[in-house]
Amino acid sequence: MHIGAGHHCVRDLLSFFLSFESSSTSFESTPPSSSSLPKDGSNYFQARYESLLNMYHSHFVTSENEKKNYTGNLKAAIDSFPFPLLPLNCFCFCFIILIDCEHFFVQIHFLFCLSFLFRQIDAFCNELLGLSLSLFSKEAFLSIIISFPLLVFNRNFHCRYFFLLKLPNVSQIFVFRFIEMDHFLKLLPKLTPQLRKGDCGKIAVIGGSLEYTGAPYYAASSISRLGADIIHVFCTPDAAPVIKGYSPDLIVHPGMSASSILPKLPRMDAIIIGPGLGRNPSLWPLLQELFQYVKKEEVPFVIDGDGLWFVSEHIEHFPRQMVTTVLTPNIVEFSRLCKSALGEEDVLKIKNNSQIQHLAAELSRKMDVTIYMKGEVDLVVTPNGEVSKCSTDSSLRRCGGQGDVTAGSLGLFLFWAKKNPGNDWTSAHHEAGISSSWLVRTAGRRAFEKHGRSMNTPMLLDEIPKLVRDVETREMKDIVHTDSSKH
Ligand SMILES: NC(=O)C1=CN([C@@H]2O[C@H](COP(=O)(O)OP(=O)(O)OC[C@H]3O[C@@H](n4cnc5c(N)ncnc54)[C@H](O)[C@@H]3O)[C@@H](O)[C@H]2O)[C@@H](O)CC1
Ligand SMILES: Nc1ncnc2c1ncn2[C@@H]1O[C@H](COP(=O)(O)OP(=O)(O)OP(=O)(O)O)[C@@H](O)[C@H]1O
Repeated sequence: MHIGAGHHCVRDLLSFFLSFESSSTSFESTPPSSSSLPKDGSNYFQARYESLLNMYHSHFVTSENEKKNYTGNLKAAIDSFPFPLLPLNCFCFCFIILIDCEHFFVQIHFLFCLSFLFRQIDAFCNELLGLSLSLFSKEAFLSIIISFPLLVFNRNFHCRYFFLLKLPNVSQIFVFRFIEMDHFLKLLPKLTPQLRKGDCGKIAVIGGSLEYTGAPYYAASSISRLGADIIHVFCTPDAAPVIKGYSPDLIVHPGMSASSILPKLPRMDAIIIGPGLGRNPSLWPLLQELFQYVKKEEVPFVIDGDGLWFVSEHIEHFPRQMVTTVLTPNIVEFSRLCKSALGEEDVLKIKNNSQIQHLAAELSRKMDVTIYMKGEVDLVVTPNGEVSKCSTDSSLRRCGGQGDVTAGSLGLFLFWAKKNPGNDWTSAHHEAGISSSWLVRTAGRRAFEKHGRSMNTPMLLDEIPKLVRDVETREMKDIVHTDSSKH
């Protein structure tokens, strides 16, 4: 089959790529220049197709059987693919444009993110097959003009990336993007008959006081709904019966002394301190002992809410090399930390996101700890300067308690992420952070869509089971909008 510059319909193209499936030609990692591009395009397209399929296999398909199924299903789906009769809003194109300046050669890489089609193939619209098509600039820009409004304005699109890149190897970009969309699913542990009680997580939430009983409950409840086995809440004696009354699921320990809490911690897989903790100065010795324990034992550790207030107040005593620890400030808590650690005044007046990101990176470096900064865009910043951003659509309500869900879920995700072989603490922090952000934002958005301004945190929590189920059964339509970069 001859592939001309943009004159073939998508169906023909897909068939064309598939017809090379059994061939053994190896992938050339750099795109050809205009002069080396074969006249009929066959070798180039064949190599591109194979590389993309291989990438797909190595990142999403683990067994040979799955591989066969995937390819078989793909073929069947393509045979019945009704393009161009399919209504345009059933799919979206994602373009990656690669400009090879030397030869003024423009390639357009189409990603067919066909939620409609791909739900049939693998029932998970995050799983994309990238197809490449080389065009010359005239057709390229024509395609952009047609597709850009669809990408930007149609809310049904599940993928809205639009890149203009000058990069030598587009395949790396594909891999990078696909992996990031899949964090949440990757972290969920497989449920097998061999599991014992506790294998999916024994998590401690330290917080809860007379004034604040909701916060530790929200954190603990999110952990429970995500699938941890045992959740312990350590709180003041007057808060204990109230928290217990919210849910028989939680094991509630009254008493906030180090001597009563620390002996119970060796059984815990992750610890979250701060939601609803209160600011009683008598709690500081507990925090100090806890920091030492966490540092020595390398337990996943999240500091949120009033825990961050204590850190700001005693910044000179916050230990270094807390490699397992993530601080989860909102903007007010962040400004307090910046003031005490960096001497920065007036952080609350900063409206520019990149300035906030810059400060978060500085804070992370100075305190030698990971910062998960909550806001319009969530940032995960590690001391080595790596930044992950998550801007998945979220609720428009800023009701109290959403950050407690972030803290709780993050603690559990840290435990799961670190259990994944090959993850060091830095990558575990990024993976867990993105997953937690995605969870809170997506559950919040769903709750907001149902309840509007009456939405509150219990409603967000109620969305979690369905969300987890949707991801697991691969019926999920929401895509994570994330980005990672070196700062
Ligand atoms: N139902 C509950 O029990 C809840 C208890 N919470 C707990 O309450 C304690 C104190 O937290 P606060 O946040 O009130 O204390 P802060 O001292 O951090 O906040 C003080 C003020 O800053 C404002 N503020 C807070 N977050 C903001 C944001 N993201 N953007 C702009 N302004 C913001 C608030 O309106 C508040 O008036 C914490 O332990 C926290 O965990 C909260 O988590 C909310 C829910
Ligand atoms: N302006 C915003 N736009 C979109 N999402 C936001 C915005 N601010 C916060 N969020 C989302 O809400 C989550 C909770 O952030 P928030 O700032 O409310 O935390 P918090 O103040 O610590 O909460 P809490 O009330 O539990 O103490 C964040 O992880 C983020 O994803």
